[in-house]
Amino acid sequence: MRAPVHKFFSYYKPYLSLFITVLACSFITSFVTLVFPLLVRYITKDVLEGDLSTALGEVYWVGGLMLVLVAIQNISNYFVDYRGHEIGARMESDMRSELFAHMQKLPLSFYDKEKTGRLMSRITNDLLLLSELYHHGPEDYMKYLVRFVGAFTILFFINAPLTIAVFCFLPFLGLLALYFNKMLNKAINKNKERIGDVNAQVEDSLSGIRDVKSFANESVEIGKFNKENARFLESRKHTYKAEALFYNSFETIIQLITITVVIFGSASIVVNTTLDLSDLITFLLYISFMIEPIQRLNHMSTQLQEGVTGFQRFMEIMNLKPSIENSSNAIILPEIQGEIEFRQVSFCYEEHLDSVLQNLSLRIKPGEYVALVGPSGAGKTTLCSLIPRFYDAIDGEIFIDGINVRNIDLESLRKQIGFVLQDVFLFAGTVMENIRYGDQAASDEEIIAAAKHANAHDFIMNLPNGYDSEIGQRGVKLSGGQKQRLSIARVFLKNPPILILDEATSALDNESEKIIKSSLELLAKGRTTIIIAHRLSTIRHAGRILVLTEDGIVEQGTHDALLARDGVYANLYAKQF
Ligand SMILES: Nc1ncnc2c1ncn2[C@@H]1O[C@H](COP(=O)(O)OP(=O)(O)OP(=O)(O)O)[C@@H](O)[C@H]1O
Repeated sequence: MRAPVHKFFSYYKPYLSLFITVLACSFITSFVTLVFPLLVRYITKDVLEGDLSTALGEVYWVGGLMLVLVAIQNISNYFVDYRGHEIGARMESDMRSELFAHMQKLPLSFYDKEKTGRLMSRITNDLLLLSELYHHGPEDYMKYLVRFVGAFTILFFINAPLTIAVFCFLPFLGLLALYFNKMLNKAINKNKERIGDVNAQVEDSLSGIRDVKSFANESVEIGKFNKENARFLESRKHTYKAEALFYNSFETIIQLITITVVIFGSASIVVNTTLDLSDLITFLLYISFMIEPIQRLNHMSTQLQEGVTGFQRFMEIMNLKPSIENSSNAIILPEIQGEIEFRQVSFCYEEHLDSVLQNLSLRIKPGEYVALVGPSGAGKTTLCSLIPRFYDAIDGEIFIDGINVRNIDLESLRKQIGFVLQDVFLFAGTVMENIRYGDQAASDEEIIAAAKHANAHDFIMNLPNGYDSEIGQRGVKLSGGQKQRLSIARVFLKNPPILILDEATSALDNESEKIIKSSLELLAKGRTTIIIAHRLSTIRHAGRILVLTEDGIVEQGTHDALLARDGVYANLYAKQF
């Protein structure tokens, strides 16, 4: 428990002096507020009931003092409102950056399980609520503590029995708060989960909007969204019900307190004159100072609950250790030859799932062009994902140039490997920015050279703004072939010694395929290349073809040798032609 508490408060550290100033201002504001009813009492009791010949002068004097106090109070309050919020916003921004950076380090297996929309909810909504707690929390506690203690002390001196009678109501309020606390906490947590689900649904639906439209499934998506939206509404209704019950029970007790003061106060004026009228007025004025903190307890406890659950959700992610990390003595790879070796490698995505690869051994020589074929789901993509450590093997070892990939610095390892996939992902931005993704340090000239190698330069020059053309979200403004050529240009720029081509041309028409094939051939030159292919016609020329089935690599050899063998490959080939 200590560690999270320490972590919670650690975000104040960079802003400590500003934070203390804000707290001091909050103290001044509350203190000044407490003084006002005393000044009113002084005028009504001591000045107006005393020597009236000097009264006017004293009233002016007290009036002047009030003006000065008003100025002090509002300047302090301005500082609290402005700089207090700023502290909260800065802390929120620090935490958001930390969370995003941490998420970048989490392995793909984490993203396989999590919904993007839910994660977005954690980065935005949860932290927003947390920032409210960070700045309003201490400010409010300071403000209400000063008012409560101050009001109690002053009232005690005015009339002790009446003050104690009022005080007797407070345990009931405390018990009520405890009772509702758990209920509210649960309801708030549920709200967060449900808004996360709504976000996830929106993310899913909007990112697949083309498919939604092509299947004319708008009404299906609306139905799915409405279902999540209704679930969110239900959980909010539940929260409001709990809050309304909480608030109104409080309100009833508070009204009972006021009635007690009016009745017992008036009675003591009539019966034993221990109280006079100005005392009763002062009492009623201060009662609100004592009641207000209790009234706000509801709001403050909600704020606390929301902030704490926001922090717990933040820590849930922050506590996830990136399972794929650099080892303590990770090696930065020098220039490599590109040899790849799998030794007795086994892998499954999750413990309860079947193994995808079992005891697989394989050696690919530097510069070799190897094709990986086999039935769908055999594990071709999985095998390639293990080389850059997108996932770690459960058993066995993988080597690059004789060095175990687990001992290689991750960034240095991934720099050695270029991927060209069928499903190209481009970022919103310009053509230039997207190609530069391959090498952030590349000059414009190098980017243009890479585009030329990828047969992309001509179509880029025909775009309205050439290399500065915006390509839209995920590159929607480009054709499939154009996107593919940009992704190849990116890899040319990266210039890795190992290349993995996963179904890179299977979604293209003949014309685009021809262009892209020629640039891929150029790209593969001098690099160790693994090409995953379904269409066997595209890999006939491969130096070696590996046939992967659920039993592992069952055949390997050249196209002609495998046909002559009349086994799995020959069978697959016969089916396609
Ligand atoms: N992220 C994942 N989480 C869980 N299981 C997965 C994941 N990715 C793939 N699988 C499963 O692992 C097995 C191998 O998948 P993989 O994508 O490697 O096969 P493949 O041979 O490349 O198939 P295809 O030729 O259809 O692309 C499949 O049964 C698949 O369902």
